Amino acid sequence: MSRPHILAIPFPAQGHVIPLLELSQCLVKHGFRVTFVNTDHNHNRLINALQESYTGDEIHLVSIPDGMEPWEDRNDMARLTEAMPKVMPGELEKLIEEINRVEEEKIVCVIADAGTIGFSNRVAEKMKIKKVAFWSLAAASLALLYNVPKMIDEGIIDSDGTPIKKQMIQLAQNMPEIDSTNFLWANMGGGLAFQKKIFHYLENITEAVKVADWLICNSTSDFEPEAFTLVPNILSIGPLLASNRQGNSAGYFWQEDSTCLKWLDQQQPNSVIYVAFGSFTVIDKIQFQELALGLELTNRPFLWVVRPDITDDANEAYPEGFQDRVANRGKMVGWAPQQKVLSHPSIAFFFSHCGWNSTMEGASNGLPFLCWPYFGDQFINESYICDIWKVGLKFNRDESGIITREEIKTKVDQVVGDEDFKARALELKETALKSVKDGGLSDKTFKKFIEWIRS
Ligand SMILES: O=c1ccn([C@@H]2O[C@H](COP(=O)(O)OP(=O)(O)O[C@H]3O[C@H](CO)[C@@H](O)[C@H](O)[C@H]3O)[C@@H](O)[C@H]2O)c(=O)[nH]1
Repeated sequence: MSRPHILAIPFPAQGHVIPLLELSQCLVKHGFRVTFVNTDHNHNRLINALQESYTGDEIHLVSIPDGMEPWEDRNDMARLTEAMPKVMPGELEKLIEEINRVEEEKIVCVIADAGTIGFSNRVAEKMKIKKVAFWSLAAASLALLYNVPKMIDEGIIDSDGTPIKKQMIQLAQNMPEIDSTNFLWANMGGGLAFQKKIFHYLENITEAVKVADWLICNSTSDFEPEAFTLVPNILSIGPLLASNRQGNSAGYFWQEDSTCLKWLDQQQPNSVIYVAFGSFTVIDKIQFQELALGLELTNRPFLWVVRPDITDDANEAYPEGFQDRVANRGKMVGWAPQQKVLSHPSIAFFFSHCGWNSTMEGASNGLPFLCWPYFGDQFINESYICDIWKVGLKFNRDESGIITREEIKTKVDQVVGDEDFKARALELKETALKSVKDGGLSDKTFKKFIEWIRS
């Protein structure tokens, strides 16, 4: 029998590829066919890192160019977001035409991450197929973007998104209070010109998600109900986790080191600090060393993801003798199977940068947090964790902007020593499970969504 064929196109970054691939796996499980379009650069990384455990072979992984030269830095968001719309729409159109020419199962719908929705919408409209926007951050982040025109009117930001002054903004009661200098486009570093580019890119995204046929969000309104009321037509579909379909998470750019799972098996229940800062965070050498010494000072077991690019020359950056001193209770890996790690009984809490995927993964596993946000939406997510859900703690920085080893030890002891964090985290886990189980909010949306694609 012919299956409805969907084309899924993520924004080319790790934290966007993983959840959209997860959604794709769910669609395949429900009888759809999915062609998943990475950029050439990410496609190669993903294929190189693929493990035998990958169960998503039903998904056809293909790739198109991103418009950048091979040697250019894909972490340069301003450059990437400038290059993509020049080349990717034409390539996408060609790809769909080619699939429709040779395949019996024609493309009926494009699901595009919000970061690619602008040009994906145009291609889908031209080809008269359904168009869906996939929002991979908290709904609150989109609510903030919807509020931009009002903030310009009220003189909170100028028309390039630059905050006029530092002030706290709260969009609704029970939502995070956000420091204007931490708006998602305003805290990325890179200078004013960079910030303006990102701001206008985000403005375009906000307009584009409004014209998609559906706007689905990898969150649940059970987590952030007020935010969902501020964004018209947005629907919960998350948390999209591999455990919901008893599968493995896929789409990694780095090869996972699964030896950490065996190592976790040897640790006491509820004892290990899991330290991971997602795919993008970069830490300077001084802060990296302070973090290492902080973990040492806690005297507790820890599993720390030290991505090869987290700091300049990560292997050389450890404080002298550190690796020997912590060898009996600390494990460092380049990339962990995070979703499996977080569900392991020996994990006590999650020391996280608060990327939205990590936030939902920790919350869905009933874990308290220590929050070390780096940029973008991570400050909003930190505020959900610490101020709204009250399942974690923030760090204070010293006068030079460093989080000291003593501060790390103090906060680790606090989060472990206060059972209320764990109790509230377990409630949050129930909330997450309620959303995705049969008849829950996100489950219902998903079922309606697949009916609509089939219609
Ligand atoms: O060792 C690791 C580290 C991470 N992960 C996975 O990688 C993803 C990381 O995503 P996220 O926690 O959201 O962090 P980033 O990679 O930083 O994600 C980017 O994309 C997110 C979603 O749009 C944003 O919320 C973040 O701010 C942005 O930096 C998660 O699924 C993790 O499970 C692993 O599997 N192993």
